[in-house]
Amino acid sequence: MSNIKAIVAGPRGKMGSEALKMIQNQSTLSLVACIDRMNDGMVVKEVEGLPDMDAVIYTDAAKCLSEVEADVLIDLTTPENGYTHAKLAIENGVRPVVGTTGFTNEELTELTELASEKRVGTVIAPNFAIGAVLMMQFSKWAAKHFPEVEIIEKHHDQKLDAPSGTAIKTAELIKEVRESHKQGHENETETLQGARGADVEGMKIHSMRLPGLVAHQEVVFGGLGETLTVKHDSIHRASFMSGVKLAAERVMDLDILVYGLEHLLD
Ligand SMILES: NC(=O)C1=CN([C@@H]2O[C@H](COP(=O)(O)OP(=O)(O)OC[C@H]3O[C@@H](n4cnc5c(N)ncnc54)[C@H](O)[C@@H]3O)[C@@H](O)[C@H]2O)C=CC1
Ligand SMILES: O=C(O)C1=N[C@H](C(=O)O)C[C@H](O)C1
Repeated sequence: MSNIKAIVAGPRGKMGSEALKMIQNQSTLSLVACIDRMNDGMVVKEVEGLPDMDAVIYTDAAKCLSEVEADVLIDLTTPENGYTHAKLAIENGVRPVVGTTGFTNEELTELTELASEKRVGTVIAPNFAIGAVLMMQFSKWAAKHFPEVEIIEKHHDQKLDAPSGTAIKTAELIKEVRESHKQGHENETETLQGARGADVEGMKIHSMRLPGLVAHQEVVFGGLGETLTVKHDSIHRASFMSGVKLAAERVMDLDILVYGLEHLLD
C-alpha cells in the first residue's frame, strides 16, 4: 500500500507533532490536511515549530473531512473532539485511526455500529507502542494463572483522562480470562477515600501523574509466595509511531472498527 492520504487532527500536540515527523520520514503516507483549533487556512510549514510540510490547516473538522480527498484521519486530540472527529470521518468515508483515549463505552459502541453500517474501516488503539501491546497480551496470559492482579499506570501530568486507555484495555483483556471477584481482605476499608484505586470487577487500577514521566504501566500479579510484574515504559513518543503507521496502512483493508492494535499484529 503506498500513498495513503492522511489528515492529522491535533498537529501541534505532543503526539500530533510526532505523527507529522513520522509522515515526513516515510513513503507510504502523505499529509493532505490538518485539523487544529487555530491557524485556519495556513499551511503546516508556516506554523512555528511544525515541520516543512505543505498541507492546509482547517479549524472546521466537518469542512475538512467533506472537502479534502483523504484515505485516513489520524486523530490525536482530546476525548470529546476525538469522538466527534471519528464520527464525522466515518460519515464522510474517511477511515479513522484514533489514538485519542478517554472515550465512553457508549461512544465506542456507537462508532463501532456506525463503522459497520457505513463499511468504513476504523482503528481505535489506546496504545500504539508495540511493547505496550505485548505487555497487555502477556498480562492476559499471566492472569490465567494469577487472578490476583493490580494495575499501576504512570503518566506525565498533562494527561486529561484517568485511568489511562491502556490500563482500561488491560483490565478488559484480563477480564476475558479472570472470574470477577473482590481482592484484598473481605473487611478492608479505606480510611482515605481512593486509597485502593479504581475497581474493575475487583481488580484495582492506580493512576500516577508526575512531570518527567511519559507513559508507563506495571501489571502486578500476586500468588502464593511469589509476585510477577509485567512492565512497559514509553520513554519517548516516537515509541507510538510504528503502530500509528501500521494502523494507517492496515485500516485500508478493513470495513469494520477494531479496538486495539493487537488485532492488526501477526
Ligand atoms: N494511542 C496511543 O498510543 C497514545 C494515545 N495518546 C492519546 O492521544 C491524545 C493526545 O495526547 P497528547 O498529544 O499527549 O496531548 P496534547 O495535549 O499534547 O495534544 C492534544 C492536541 O489536540 C489539540 N486539539 C484540541 N482540540 C482540538 C480540536 N477540536 N481540533 C483539533 N485539535 C484539537 C490541542 O490543541 C493539542 O495540540 C490523548 O488522548 C492521549 O491520551 C497519547 C499517547 C499515545
Ligand atoms: O496520554 C498519554 O500520554 C498516553 N495515553 C494513552 C493511554 O491513555 O493509555 C497511551 C499511552 O499510555 C500514553
